[in-house]
Amino acid sequence: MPVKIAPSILSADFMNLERELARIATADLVHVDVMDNHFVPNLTLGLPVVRRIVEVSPVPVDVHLMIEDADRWAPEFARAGVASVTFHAEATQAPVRLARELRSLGARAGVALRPASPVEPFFDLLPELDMVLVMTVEPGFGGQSFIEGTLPKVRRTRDAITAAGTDTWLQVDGGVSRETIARIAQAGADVFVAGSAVYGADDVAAEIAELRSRASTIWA
Ligand SMILES: O=C(CO)[C@H](O)[C@H](O)COP(=O)(O)O
Ligand SMILES: [Fe+2]
Repeated sequence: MPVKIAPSILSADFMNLERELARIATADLVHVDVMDNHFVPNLTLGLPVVRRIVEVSPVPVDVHLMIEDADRWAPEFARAGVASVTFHAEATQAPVRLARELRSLGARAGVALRPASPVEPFFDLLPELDMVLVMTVEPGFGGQSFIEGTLPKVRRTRDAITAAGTDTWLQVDGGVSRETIARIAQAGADVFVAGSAVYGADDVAAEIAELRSRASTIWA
């Protein structure tokens, strides 16, 4: 089954991260948003915290870098032992060189695109990528509403992955909820980041199961 649910700890209680990670043990990945207050107008956490998250997380760690100079910093996150490192296309000079470096360090390599950034330049490069992240809100904050106009880009990306025949995951991030997830799965996404929907729920495990079920119905 291709569907993966990746709760974002951006909406977790940062004072109790170990407990918050334990609450999402039934998820497929934990999504960690790294922001530098330059690439986006928000500041979250960095390498020392990510290293500890890798040590205590019950599920593989999926890092989403919203930082400038990804070429300098992304490999450090791979060295920290995360499962995947996703850098923004807008923040790298050399996406293929960076993706190859991340893979050589044992991480999956992902490229992320702001809502207004075109995905087409990456279609011929899919064999170099383990994941494409189509942002469905402007990066920087959790709890924003889903941008419907990003769905055609998700569909075009799925079609390109199918045509290329690669095992590239297609992640969406921003405004994923019970209300939106089926439409997003219909457009071809297979990895779903959800921050406020998961951590804002009374029963976190039930919410993860519900999101997975709604997306899986489409993929079945
Ligand atoms: O990268 C992000 C914001 O830039 C977060 O991963 C994303 O916003 C998750 O939050 P929510 O599910 O509440 O929209
Ligand atoms: Fe994210």
